[in-house]
Amino acid sequence: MLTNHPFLALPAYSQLKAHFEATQQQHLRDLFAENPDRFSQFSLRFEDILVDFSKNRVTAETMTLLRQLAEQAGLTDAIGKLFSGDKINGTEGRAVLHTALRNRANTPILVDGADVMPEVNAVLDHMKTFTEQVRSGAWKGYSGEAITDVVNIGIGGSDLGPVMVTEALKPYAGTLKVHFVSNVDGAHIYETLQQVRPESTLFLIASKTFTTQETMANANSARQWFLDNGGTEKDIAKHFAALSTNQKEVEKFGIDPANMFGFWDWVGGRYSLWSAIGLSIALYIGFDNFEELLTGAHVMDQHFRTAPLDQNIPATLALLGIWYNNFYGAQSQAILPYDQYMHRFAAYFQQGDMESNGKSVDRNGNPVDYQTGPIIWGEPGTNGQHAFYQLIHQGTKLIPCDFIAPAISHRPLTTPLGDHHTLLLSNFFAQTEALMNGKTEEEAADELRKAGKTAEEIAQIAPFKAFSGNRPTNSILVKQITPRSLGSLIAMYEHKIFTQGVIWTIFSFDQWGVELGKQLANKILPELEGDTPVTSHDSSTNGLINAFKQMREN
Ligand SMILES: O=P(O)(O)OC[C@H]1O[C@](O)(CO)[C@@H](O)[C@@H]1O
Repeated sequence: MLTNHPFLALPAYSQLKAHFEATQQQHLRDLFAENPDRFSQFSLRFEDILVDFSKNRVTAETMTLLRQLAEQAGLTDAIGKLFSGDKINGTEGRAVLHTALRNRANTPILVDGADVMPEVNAVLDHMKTFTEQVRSGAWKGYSGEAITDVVNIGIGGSDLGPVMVTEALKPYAGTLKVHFVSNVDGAHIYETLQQVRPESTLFLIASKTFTTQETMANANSARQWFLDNGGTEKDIAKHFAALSTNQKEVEKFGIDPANMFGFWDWVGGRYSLWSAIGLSIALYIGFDNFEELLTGAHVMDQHFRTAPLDQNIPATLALLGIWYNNFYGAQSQAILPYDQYMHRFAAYFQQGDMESNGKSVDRNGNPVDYQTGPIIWGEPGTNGQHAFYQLIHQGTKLIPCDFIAPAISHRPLTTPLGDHHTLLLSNFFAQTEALMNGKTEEEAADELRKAGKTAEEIAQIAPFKAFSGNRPTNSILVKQITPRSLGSLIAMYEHKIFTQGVIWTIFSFDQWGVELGKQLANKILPELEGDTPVTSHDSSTNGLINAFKQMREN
């Protein structure tokens, strides 16, 4: 178990509070003017990844105090416990070992005295064989045709990771097409089934528990469609595989245990793309590339585990997040990839971060009296620039942003306006500079004067054209988005989330908050049958259910 500490009582917390009061008016523009070495002092490199955090409202002293906060919160001890299989998921009594899934060093990792690595490696071997059979066409569907389409049916962690990674690594795809069905809204499975043929489709039923309502509903619809369109019960073994921890339910559903790819209760759903849940990824980009993804994550794990705090990228990002969250009162954090293929990256970490650190009870079971996990959101650049950046630049809210971009594009297209990637990157650099510097009213007035405006017009318009600046950003520049660098980036954010959870003394690896809605939906489900009015809820819920029943009937 992790040792607990009262966050607000940590000596570094009080020091940071005083430091914040003393420095909050400092402008980034001045910090850069005062220190010509700011970029080199406030940036870190790891393999092909450069993390520039110099455009943050911090000084060397801020960083020292933040690191002291991490030390006082027992981060080093917590990292040791994470990697060694200690049961740090206290409310479920489980270890948290997504790092074992990508432990390419293959060093033993013990849970309850048993090394988990042989089992991890056995599933990887099974995935490899299966992937190669399907991709080569050796695996035949019931009509003797090879598989052309893979449909992953899962939700939350059993969907978002594979969706995000297969999109991000599309340039590495082979000929297999992958589709993802998550929503219990019948439209999702319906539209997907329109695009595939039963004889050449492989369904992956991805569910850690194999009891999730949405996934089981979609899996049943897929099976029915398969049986209604030419497949028979005995053909199911060729067209359905399960990615799960629950063999009993998998067998009950009718999937051949030989087609089950297992994992373990110590793999959290939102940390499971490295497990059998990643089978759709392996099928799409090939097993060698999947292994590269694991390797990228593994090397970041090693970095997180061994780098001193002042060199440690995930810890640094976590501490900067705490600085804004707990001292500046920032409510959210934007993730802005300047890479179209990474368009689901922010959505992926919405679950990763918000399901992990969206907690308001500390590890002692007491309500917290401080802010914990931020709201994570974002869209790829440059689309976001034409949508919500206005508020980031000139709104009343402080929104720390992570800008992520590859130096080399997989699609280097040229136009008379310039090549696409250079255009994209000019925006990437311009945005963080603009957010940092802003524009003073004098500068705005000067521009208007040069544009020939009268003194009266200038006085009227200049206040609207001024930007306060001083808006913090991290710039994460990656040589190219490859399986390895993507693996490292994902692991980097995972460890950032872990670090913040440790410092806030919360349990980051359970998700009790999603249970209440599930329970209530199950209670309401039978009440939706028939036309008898419902009276068992509050007046709003009763009113809505009864209006729904009426609308449905007429
Ligand atoms: O893989 P399962 O068991 O179907 O669960 C899916 C998702 O449901 C949750 O439990 C709650 O949303 C997630 O944590 C998980 O990723």
